[in-house]
Amino acid sequence: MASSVAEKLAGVRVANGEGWASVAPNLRKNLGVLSSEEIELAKMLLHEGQKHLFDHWPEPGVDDGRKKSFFDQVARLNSSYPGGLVSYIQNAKRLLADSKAGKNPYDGFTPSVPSGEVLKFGDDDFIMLEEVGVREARKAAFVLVAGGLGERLGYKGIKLSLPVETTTGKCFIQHYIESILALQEASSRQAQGQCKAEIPLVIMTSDDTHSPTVDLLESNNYFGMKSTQVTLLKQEKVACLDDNDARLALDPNDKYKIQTKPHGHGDVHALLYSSGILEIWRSAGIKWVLFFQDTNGLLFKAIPASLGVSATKGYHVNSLAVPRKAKEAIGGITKLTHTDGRSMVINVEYNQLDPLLRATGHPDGDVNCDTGFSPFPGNINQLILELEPYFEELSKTRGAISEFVNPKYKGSTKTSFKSSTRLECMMQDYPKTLSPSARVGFTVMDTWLAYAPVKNNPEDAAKVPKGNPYHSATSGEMAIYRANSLILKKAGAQMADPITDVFNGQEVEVWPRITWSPRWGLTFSDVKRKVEAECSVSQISTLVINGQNVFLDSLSLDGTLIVNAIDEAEVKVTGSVQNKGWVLEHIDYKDTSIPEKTGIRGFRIQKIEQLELNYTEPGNFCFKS
Ligand SMILES: O=c1ccn([C@@H]2O[C@H](COP(=O)(O)OP(=O)(O)O[C@H]3O[C@H](CO)[C@H](O)[C@H](O)[C@H]3O)[C@@H](O)[C@H]2O)c(=O)[nH]1
Repeated sequence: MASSVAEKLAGVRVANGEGWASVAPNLRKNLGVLSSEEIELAKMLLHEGQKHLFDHWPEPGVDDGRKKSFFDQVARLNSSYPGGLVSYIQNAKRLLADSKAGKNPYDGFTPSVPSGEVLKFGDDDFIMLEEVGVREARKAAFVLVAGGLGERLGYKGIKLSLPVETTTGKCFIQHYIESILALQEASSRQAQGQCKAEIPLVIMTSDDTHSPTVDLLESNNYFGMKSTQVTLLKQEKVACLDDNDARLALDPNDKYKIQTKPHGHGDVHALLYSSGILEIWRSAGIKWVLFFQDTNGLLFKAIPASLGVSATKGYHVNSLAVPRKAKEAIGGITKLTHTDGRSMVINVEYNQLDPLLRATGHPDGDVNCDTGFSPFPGNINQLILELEPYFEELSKTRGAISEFVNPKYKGSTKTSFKSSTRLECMMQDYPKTLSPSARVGFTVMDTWLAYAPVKNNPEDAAKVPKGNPYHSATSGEMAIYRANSLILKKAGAQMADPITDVFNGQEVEVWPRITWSPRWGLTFSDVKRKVEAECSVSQISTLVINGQNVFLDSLSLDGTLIVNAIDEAEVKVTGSVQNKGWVLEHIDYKDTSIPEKTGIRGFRIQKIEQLELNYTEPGNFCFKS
């Protein structure tokens, strides 16, 4: 009888050690198709309650190639998560059970205001810290997390390719690279006699962003950086989960594939660790690792002083922050002390901070103090970590970061999900595992100087309540002009007041369109040194300074002036420059004849008239109009 033959064969397989697969008969039939490595992975999956993954598997001989590629994916998922899929599934079970039980991750913790530094742009302390920061920069490495697609912005390309501002049209990655190179050069100048530093840059990409990032860099010669200075690390997505038992979800379009979704920017720590790059940096004498995000065109104005804070305060972790209005939708940096004595300084997301305060003896929750701001500064997710303690910590954790899960339940019984979920992690949660002796602090700077991300599409930005930041391409660009104008003003120039205008439904301040290359004005001292007596700039003006040794002396500008000079040319610009200049023309993002990069700003620049000065030979020059 056929069945008894099958039973006998099964008996032989059990005797040969295949009994482990008896719970998944369709897998068991296919064992002969699989390699020993694939069989080990299959055993692990069954052991972790994943037999459903094989329920639909047909007889051997059918779809064998796809069965193998299923295991290729399992192997990738297994190797890219600290502790492998076993840890992933077990962590998921635990976090899903906590979520179902409504457990508060901050149970037992009392919040208080941590200690940190509050800087005032341009004062003596700020200038001293910038100098220290520039000196330290030669021992720094930068890490840009750029694996996110930016769904909220809705832009189809990678965000790194967007212009920071459209006066020069330089994109974010170009601006970042030029800023790092300017720091590298300034730092090497300070350390005369020692060998010239090369500041490494790591960019974390994902499947969504990797190829366009490589293309952008390669087609622009890495924007002047040596290609060997740049390392791309691609984060993998993680498996989706179908239910509270952490059963892995199959891709609805391909039953031989596990559905995956992004794990979040917290992956950067595990990737840095597993790539071995931290060890290379240690032996190269690197001391600081600076993490930053894809679209903050102001960030590098805050870097020198914040690095100076890390160095002078000996911070192992320094989070950059801006003053935050109570209940504003950015996380607050908070000290949490547990009843068992543990304590940590950490970002608490805004939707959790208010209830946590209310539950711990602050009946009004998150409210402004007499400064007009919440006492808990707003996290802008720029971290400066000291490499040695960071490496020691990661040697223990392998870069695993405290995770969370956010399932959308179907009903109040919380037994099933509306769609599959996954574990997520955030880069700023790194300090959660540190011991209380770790020196964790923060540096607060004015928002106008340090923070202007581009995250929201025009439609959503226009709905932001008045007074709250738009975080759009429009506000991101206007913030650059505002910051540069305010810096020139502080350096002594007379800057015209801004006008207000509305672009794509957002009311913004329009300042003179001032831009400079990072080589010109890396620190406030640089700007002060290069802007001499009695300069003035009218509101309609545009100024582009592209060259290290350009000096403005009693310049009166009412129109557009562009100065391009090689480093060996020392150029003094003086007198009165007047022309029709460049004007902002209103456009609508809904107009499909306009490129998306431009449309999302709500304006484009009409170049009517300008004075352009080009210095391509070494020497001393004076331009007087
Ligand atoms: O899987 C991911 C997800 C995001 N990113 C990158 O991480 C950065 C931040 O992503 P978002 O802009 O989507 O970040 P959020 O607005 O969600 O929030 C983060 O940035 C805010 C400030 O900008 C707050 O500090 C907040 O606490 C922090 O989580 C971006 O450079 C993005 O490219 C990745 O590399 N991989």
